[in-house]
Amino acid sequence: MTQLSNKTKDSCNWDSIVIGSGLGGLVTASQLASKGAKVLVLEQYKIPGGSGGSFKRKGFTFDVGASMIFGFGNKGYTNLLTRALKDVGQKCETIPDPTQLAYHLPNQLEISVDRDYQKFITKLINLFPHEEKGIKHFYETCWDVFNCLDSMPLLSIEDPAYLMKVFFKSPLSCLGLARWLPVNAGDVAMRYIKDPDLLRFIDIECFCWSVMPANLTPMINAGMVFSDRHYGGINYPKGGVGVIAEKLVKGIKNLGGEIRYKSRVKKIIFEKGNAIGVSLENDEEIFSKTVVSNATRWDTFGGQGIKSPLVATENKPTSEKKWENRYIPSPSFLSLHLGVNVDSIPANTHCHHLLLDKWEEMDKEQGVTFVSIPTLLDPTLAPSGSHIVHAFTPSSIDNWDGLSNKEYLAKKKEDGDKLISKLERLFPNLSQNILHKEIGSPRTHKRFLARNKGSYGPIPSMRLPGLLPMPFNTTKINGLYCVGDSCFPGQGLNAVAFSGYACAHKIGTKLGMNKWELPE
Ligand SMILES: NC(=O)c1ccc[n+]([C@@H]2O[C@H](COP(=O)([O-])OP(=O)(O)OC[C@H]3O[C@@H](n4cnc5c(N)ncnc54)[C@H](O)[C@@H]3O)[C@@H](O)[C@H]2O)c1
Ligand SMILES: CC(C)=CCC/C(C)=C/C=C/C(C)=C/C=C/C(C)=C/C=C/C=C(C)/C=C/C=C(C)/C=C/C=C(\C)CCC=C(C)C
Repeated sequence: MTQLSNKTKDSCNWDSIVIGSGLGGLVTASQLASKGAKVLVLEQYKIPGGSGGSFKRKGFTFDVGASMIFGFGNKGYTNLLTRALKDVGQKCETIPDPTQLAYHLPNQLEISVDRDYQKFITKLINLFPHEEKGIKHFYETCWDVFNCLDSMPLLSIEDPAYLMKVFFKSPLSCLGLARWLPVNAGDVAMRYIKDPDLLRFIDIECFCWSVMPANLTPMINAGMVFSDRHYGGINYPKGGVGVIAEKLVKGIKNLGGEIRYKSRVKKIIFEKGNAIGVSLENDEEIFSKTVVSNATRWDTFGGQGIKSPLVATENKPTSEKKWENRYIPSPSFLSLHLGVNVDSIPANTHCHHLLLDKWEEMDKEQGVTFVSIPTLLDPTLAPSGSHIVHAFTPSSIDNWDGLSNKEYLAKKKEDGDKLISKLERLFPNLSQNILHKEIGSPRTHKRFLARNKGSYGPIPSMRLPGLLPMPFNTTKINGLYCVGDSCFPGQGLNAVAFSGYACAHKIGTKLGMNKWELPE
């Protein structure tokens, strides 16, 4: 363990400081607290959850970003949100969504993804009968990957002792996963499917959560998403997505941990090359045995235009350069939070929708429209007689930076109106039924989520071998760990929850706090 000077040791009250209360940070902190560690979470904003938070306005509870929640099942090992809450004595009441998503695609291609796997596969085969074999092969391969993941306790694959134990427990699953680590979903799709329209459908199936086409989307993640939606299912937490973060905070506090809001970390403090604490914007210094950054890797180490990263340039490990060359920030989002009259949304509507007018617009500025209407599942989120419509579309901050205030407000209005008129394809007369409207631009996301360029997360800058190049939680700096979507296995609440489990496990090993047995 790091040899700290006496002065530092005296003021070192914490086993771990976690910078940021996104789901990645909170799962790390709650897992550490459950191991008996003393944890402090420092959050720059006034509520927990980051992209997975909720905010209240005029009687509406709006989700900040995340709205389609995986990992809330009640069986197997991949239900990491259920497990993380349970480990700190908490539980979320959830509402099962009968449909993951309704696609409204070019050439009148309309299909919804049912919770029931056979129902969905039959519908897809009816649309592409000549590809029956290919469809079955592709989605069954996803199940193979998922079954490997779901059959083993998920902790840090950086830890040789864990790998050895899990290998003895589930050797075939480990070998199965090792095989899929360097593979992308597109490679598998192309092996089995020839119809270009069906391959485009597989692309949008991937794009809607990875913001990349299938040939850049890791197969392990595709296996996870395309199977868990039918296995654990998509389940909405009653009271809003932010309830997950609130409950994790409650669990952390019950176990003696602390969270401080409006506490922006300015710098990580170093002594003899080791991370030993943090300094806040008000220059307060807090010391700890370990430091975890839930900020993006660019905000942590610099690069992609970040001028003042948490790690000063002279302490930046050269290995981080590799990451910067391989991954770039995906675009941010233009998001619309609407309160609307209940009559403007038919009662039998699905909760989540994806609209795309032309295939070539899939990865273009404001090309795909995502829609979530959580009040169809949980009416308590809005005053009676109204619904929430949360719509978002990818947008790059480059189109928003450098505008004068007047130009910025005008663009927000113009692009917001365009998005509303796209929604009118599903809900005619929506614009006449709006009771409340908030528009978030990439600048809003950058500011409130403290994410570089307001990015949704890192995407490969080139074709990479699946998940293999994604960094784990340890960094080349002794005492400093990273967690969240710039770590293995990437974006998604369930993915960052895995990253949190793995991070806490690595720190637990360092601090001698891990149990020898694998979790049940
Ligand atoms: N399922 C969905 O529909 C959906 C939609 C949008 C986003 N998401 C997912 O949410 C995930 C995000 O999770 P995450 O945990 O990686 O990150 P996050 O961005 O949600 O959380 C990071 C937190 O750190 C805080 N922070 C950053 N810098 C700080 C600093 N210097 N000092 C103090 N606090 C600081 C931020 O305020 C934020 O609360 C993404 O992977 C994304 O895919 C899911
Ligand atoms: C020993 C040997 C031999 C070897 C080794 C191997 C191994 C063991 C390996 C392992 C591996 C692992 C563990 C892995 C893991 C993984 C994981 C966990 C993953 C996860 C994932 C998840 C995901 C991806 C998710 C995602 C999700 C998302 C992102 C979502 C999103 C959504 C959205 C955005 C929505 C939109 C839409 C609408 C609204 C419409």
